[in-house]
Amino acid sequence: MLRNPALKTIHAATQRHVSSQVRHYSRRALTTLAAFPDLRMETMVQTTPKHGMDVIHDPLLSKGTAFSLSERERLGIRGLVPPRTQEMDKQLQRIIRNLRECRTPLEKFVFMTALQDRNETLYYRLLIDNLEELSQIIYTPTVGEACQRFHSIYRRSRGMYFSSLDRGQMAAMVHNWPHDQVDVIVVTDGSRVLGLGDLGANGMQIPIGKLSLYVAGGGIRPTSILPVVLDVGTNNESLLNDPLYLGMGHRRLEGDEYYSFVDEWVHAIQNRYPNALIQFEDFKYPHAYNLLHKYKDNICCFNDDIQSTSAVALAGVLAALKARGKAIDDLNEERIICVGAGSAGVGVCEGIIDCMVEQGKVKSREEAYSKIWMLDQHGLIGNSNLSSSASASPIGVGDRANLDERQLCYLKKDMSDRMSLEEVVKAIKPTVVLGLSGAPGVFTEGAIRAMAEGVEKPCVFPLSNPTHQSECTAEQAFEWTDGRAIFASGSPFKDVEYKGKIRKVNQINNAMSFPGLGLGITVSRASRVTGKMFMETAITIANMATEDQLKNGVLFPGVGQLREVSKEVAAKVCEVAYDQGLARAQLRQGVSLKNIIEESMWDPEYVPLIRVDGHM
Ligand SMILES: NC(=O)C1=CN([C@@H]2O[C@H](COP(=O)(O)OP(=O)(O)OC[C@H]3O[C@@H](n4cnc5c(N)ncnc54)[C@H](O)[C@@H]3O)[C@@H](O)[C@H]2O)C=CC1
Ligand SMILES: CC(=O)C(=O)O
Ligand SMILES: [Mg+2]
Repeated sequence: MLRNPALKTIHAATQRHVSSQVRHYSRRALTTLAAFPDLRMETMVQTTPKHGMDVIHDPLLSKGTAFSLSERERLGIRGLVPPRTQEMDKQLQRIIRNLRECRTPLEKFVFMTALQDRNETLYYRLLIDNLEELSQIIYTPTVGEACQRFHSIYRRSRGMYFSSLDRGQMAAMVHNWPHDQVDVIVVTDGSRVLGLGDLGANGMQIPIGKLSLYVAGGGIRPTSILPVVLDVGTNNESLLNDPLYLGMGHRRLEGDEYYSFVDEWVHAIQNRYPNALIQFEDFKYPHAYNLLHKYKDNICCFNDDIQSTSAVALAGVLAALKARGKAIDDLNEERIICVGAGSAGVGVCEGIIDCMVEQGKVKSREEAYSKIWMLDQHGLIGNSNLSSSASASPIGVGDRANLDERQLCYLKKDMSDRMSLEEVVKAIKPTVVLGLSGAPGVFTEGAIRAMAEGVEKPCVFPLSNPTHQSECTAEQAFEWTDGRAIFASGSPFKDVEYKGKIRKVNQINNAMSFPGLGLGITVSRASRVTGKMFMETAITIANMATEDQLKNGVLFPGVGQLREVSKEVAAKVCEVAYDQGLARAQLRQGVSLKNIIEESMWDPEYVPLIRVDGHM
């Protein structure tokens, strides 16, 4: 029961406005506000049935030292925190100073995680205000190391785990999640984490990091996200042999057992959260594709590595066309090499093919395929009946029988199978080389120098993550092209000074697209995610750089401007959702889509907390 009658009045009056945890005051409630100096007419309040230590220890409610005096009174926390109320700006000063004292990126990661576990409002404020710097900690590259060390640095649980022990129980388990409204779920089975291979349940840091970007970059509410690991085992020997590993200590489920496990989870989630967007993340090939094709037409889902990578890589290629004085519908004139024939490589190339076909300058899809040369770990996907001039494969003889129809679309009948990158470069004089192999150093000096001989501004895009898995470094790319490269990498590199001039580096990472996509899906309540949404995302991002930026080698805004990018992407995704008849949210008349999107973005500010009794 509420003891204070004035609070009861506010509670009763605000009940009529319950749509989320944060409520606007009604007129009646406002008459009682004079008693609470932290409550103002224009402010919003957040209600909670919690009090005392439960508030202080709830990261979604806690303000650390920033609780006002009247709040301390209302919430029963007077005396439980240091006496001086410190506003957020002071807290940020302290946090930034302490963060900068961390010696290694991993220490910073642990520090950020601890902050997220204490006070999410402050965590997201810090992240948004320092997105470029801190995305490198909570996301790539440091999140890679955090995954590898997850079982050593583990402190406190976040997200949900569904393991092989839980078969038959998942429909019940989903109800253990404490929030009724979930907008975005990122799920991984940890089978291919960045370019680091199978990390099993340690992959949990990836959904957590991606969802932090949904909140910081896409304005999704922290209460509406759910990170998930499907722990179907691991084939990583060192984890299996590590007594401190926290995941299941058996080998991966495969075949029917695997797919029925995922199916049970999907159905369980659909049961409780039928409207949530599901992002499949870091599933190995071909599971990634098989799951996407199984679910994409039936539920609201997408595969990040295949589809949002494709959107952002296409954006990079299109923007690079503009930077070279061409139009974006000149895509069919490009000659593109893709090193890597897995989920990301095939996904990115499919996006480029779709775009060429859509632009209508190729006669057929087959003609579009002829513009892309694809290499895997054995070298070019070519004609095995033609003799190869060199021992192209970096790992020797391999089995080509495993190539599937998606990869075979790129087979070049007139070129020898397994040609090396350098051989292919010399043969076809590419304009763009994409790296999605997870194999560091495969963009060799010989290959990139040969490329630079054939084209004025070679687009060198080593997109593998984290940084040390990159196919080449930014310095190498500029050195080997005499500073002429247009460069983009998956993980961040610093700009490079070459011959006295600063050469700009770009980051092509799916992080530029998924937060905006999620925001657009959430606002429109779209029932499906479609290929058109990714294509329009690509074009939107490709058109964001100014002429001057393009001239200086900047292809589109960086992670630091992610919120701005997300607004544009979300508006486009909403438009497509309405055009395609997939949107279920009613648009407010007379308000522009951009305004609706902007208003719906969560911004981390402290709002007055009010205690109410009972369940909300
Ligand atoms: N920048 C971005 O936004 C994204 C980057 N990636 C990165 O792309 C990489 C690959 O991811 P997936 O396609 O999902 O992995 P995957 O395991 O499905 O595919 C990897 C592909 O690379 C090929 N490969 C391996 N070693 C090679 C070598 N030495 N030379 C040439 N090809 C080689 C394999 O044969 C395979 O076709 C990862 O490092 C990942 O971090 C993935 C998604 C998004
Ligand atoms: C960025 C990303 O999704 C990956 O490297 O897998
Ligand atoms: Mg990924």
